[in-house]
Amino acid sequence: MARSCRSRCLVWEDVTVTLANGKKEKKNKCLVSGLTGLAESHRIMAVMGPSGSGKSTFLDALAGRLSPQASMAGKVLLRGGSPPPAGEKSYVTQEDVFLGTLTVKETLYFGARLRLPELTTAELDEAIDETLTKMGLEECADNTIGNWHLRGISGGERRRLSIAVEILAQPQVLCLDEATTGLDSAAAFFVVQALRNVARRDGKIVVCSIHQPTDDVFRLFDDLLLISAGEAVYFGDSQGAVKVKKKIRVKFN
Ligand SMILES: Nc1ncnc2c1ncn2[C@@H]1O[C@H](COP(=O)(O)OP(=O)(O)OP(=O)(O)O)[C@@H](O)[C@H]1O
Repeated sequence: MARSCRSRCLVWEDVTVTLANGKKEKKNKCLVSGLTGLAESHRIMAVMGPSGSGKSTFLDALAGRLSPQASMAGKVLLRGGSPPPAGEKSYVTQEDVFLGTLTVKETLYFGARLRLPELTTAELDEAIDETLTKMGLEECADNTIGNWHLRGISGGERRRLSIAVEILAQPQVLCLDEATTGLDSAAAFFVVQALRNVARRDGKIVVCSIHQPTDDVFRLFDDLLLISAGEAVYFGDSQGAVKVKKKIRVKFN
């Protein structure tokens, strides 16, 4: 790998994740194998690959949230800059889990009260207003989130709220699994644009798995890690992947 770390970055070295064999199988199953790379602050990285290729497993390994059956070899390190604050890594899952009867602002308020108990009410209000603006949620701040029988905010707004809850705690690294799944192209663009702003303006490291991005959405990413059957088949500048002349062979599981 020819890249070096110019600013703070998240480095993964030879990361391999295996699943302990069940009673029927003889061998351990390898979910991702020998992944090495880095994600820099101020940049946003896309993790792409076919379904079952190991994207979620890789993000779980980065965020330190692998299931107990999985074991990891290799290292994940945060390098450069001053010592990171507590809770340096945050993870946004595929599913948005909210209390449907709360408003957007109330959700952020309760999240902040739990994660940032040291803040005064004035500081909390300021942090919440700032986060609402960053994620473009000001317009729906007082709207109810909604659930199966109560119409609420849109799918794109729900996704941005999931991200807002995480960035409130000011993590250095933000990992997102399928940040835009289920959204139309305009909503997906808005979500990734908001993430790119978080990376650019706040100097965060953003790593995000994504399925079938449109051209416009793909262009928002600085870097790309393409995984096939648990192995990296491309790692580098996202636009460099578009220029690769030689055909990249992707193995389907
Ligand atoms: N705890 C587990 N037990 C059994 N198999 C698992 C477990 N976790 C992951 N796998 C398997 O590992 C492989 C990679 O899964 P992973 O969820 O990382 O893929 P993915 O690329 O994120 O897929 P998708 O895009 O469909 O979400 C899959 O074959 C999956 O079934």
